[in-house]
Amino acid sequence: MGDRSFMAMPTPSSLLSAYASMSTSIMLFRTMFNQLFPAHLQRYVLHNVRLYWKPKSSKLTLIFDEKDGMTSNHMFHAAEAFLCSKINPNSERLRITKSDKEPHINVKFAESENIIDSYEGIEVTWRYVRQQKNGSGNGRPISIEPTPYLELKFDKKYKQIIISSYLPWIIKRSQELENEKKVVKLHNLQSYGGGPGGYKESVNLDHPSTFDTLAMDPKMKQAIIDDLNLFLKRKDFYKKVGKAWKRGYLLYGPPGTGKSSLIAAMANYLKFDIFDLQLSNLYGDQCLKNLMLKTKNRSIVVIEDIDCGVLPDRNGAPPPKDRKFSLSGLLNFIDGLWSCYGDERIIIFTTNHKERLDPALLRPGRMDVHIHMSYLTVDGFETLAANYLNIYDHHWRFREIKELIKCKKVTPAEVAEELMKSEDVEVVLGGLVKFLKRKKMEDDEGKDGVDDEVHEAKKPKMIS
Ligand SMILES: Nc1ncnc2c1ncn2[C@@H]1O[C@H](COP(=O)(O)OP(=O)(O)OP(=O)(O)O)[C@@H](O)[C@H]1O
Ligand SMILES: [Mg+2]
Repeated sequence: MGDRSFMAMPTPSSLLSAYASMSTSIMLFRTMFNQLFPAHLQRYVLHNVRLYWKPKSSKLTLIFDEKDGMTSNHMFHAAEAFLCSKINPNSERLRITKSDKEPHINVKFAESENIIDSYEGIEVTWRYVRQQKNGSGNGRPISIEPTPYLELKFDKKYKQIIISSYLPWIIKRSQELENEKKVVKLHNLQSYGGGPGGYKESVNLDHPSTFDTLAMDPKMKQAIIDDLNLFLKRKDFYKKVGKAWKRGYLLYGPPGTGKSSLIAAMANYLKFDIFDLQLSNLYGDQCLKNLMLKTKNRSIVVIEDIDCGVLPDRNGAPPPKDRKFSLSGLLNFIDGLWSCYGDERIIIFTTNHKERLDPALLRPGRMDVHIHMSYLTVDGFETLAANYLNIYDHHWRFREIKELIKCKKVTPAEVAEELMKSEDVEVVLGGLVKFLKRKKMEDDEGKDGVDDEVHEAKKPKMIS
């Protein structure tokens, strides 16, 4: 029975007094809490309690800060470059940037715009954020430059695939996009007055030569392109076999067969800058090293006309002028210094006389590929006709021209010059036939047999 009194319903007055004592306790607790903890600590505790009690989201957000400490965050810039190609046509706000050195204007996406992308069927949302942060200096609040960052939001369950596959793919894509925009530069590497070496301002390489415009055997052309592609993708392979990631090409052949044009085509294809190394101005191996240290990764170092008296010849005869520059210095730079300095380098030597070069320079490992640039072929002529005359199929003169090309050695440069002599296709091709016949006659009969008309064709075009 005594238990019953324990179960009795509370009376209104007992409830009131219980409530009063509870509010007193809460007030007491608040006062103590306020006294014990400073305001910022209270905010911190409340913030974390709220975070903890927040309903769990199925989304994961990755943050890409513009800077990682003092250094710039490569992932931020790669993602930003990549997102430029994904800008929504209906965007209402865009950012515009351009640096002094860039010829183009960059259009980038701005705050409050979202970009939806899809990767292997996974939908992701990108957002560009500029957060105004406040700091304090000498006890006073100061406003700090807004720090931009990118946010990438997606379903949590795809975390692995996004981090290990989507992000590396973005880095690769951004490099490709940068490459498309890149302007290839030509740097002149030469020393002045025997000093330690310096190099002149670079210029944009405006050489229009590409693999499409090069007149050469199509199989040879494809072999060169394949070789370059293989070289580019073999970074890990080179590391594995312990070789520096570099490749040497020797281009040899008569003047006017396209050696320099091929170098320009390679640079335009790879989007690598060219460093033109002038051996004739070098005074000593140290000077060579100094110049080499000024070259960059992803570049082509070119040494033209390597046979032209700048190196001692194979019999040890010195070069014409007194230079302290030696073959071993050059070889060192290819094998020694060169191999441990820089990545993704191509070195190209050209010569009109391969037979004059020291065999040490030609052994495998130094010049990995030897390319013989030779006289014009029938296929090469078709390329020139398409480039210079816009003739892509057949012309009634072609049969005769091709026969003449087969039986007489002419360089692409000679034929290219003929093809530029008039805008009238008939006149040009007629002139080319005469030129080829004259060359053939010179061979068959010697110069005495050349008639007046041929002499006329031999003269350069005069404009007065
Ligand atoms: N294979 C080719 N395809 C297309 N054009 C060519 C080719 N070879 C030469 N030409 C034309 O002739 C010009 C001279 O050629 P290029 O300077 O490339 O020859 P080269 O082999 O480097 O000569 P050199 O040995 O004298 O340096 C080029 O600007 C180009 O117009
Ligand atoms: Mg040349």
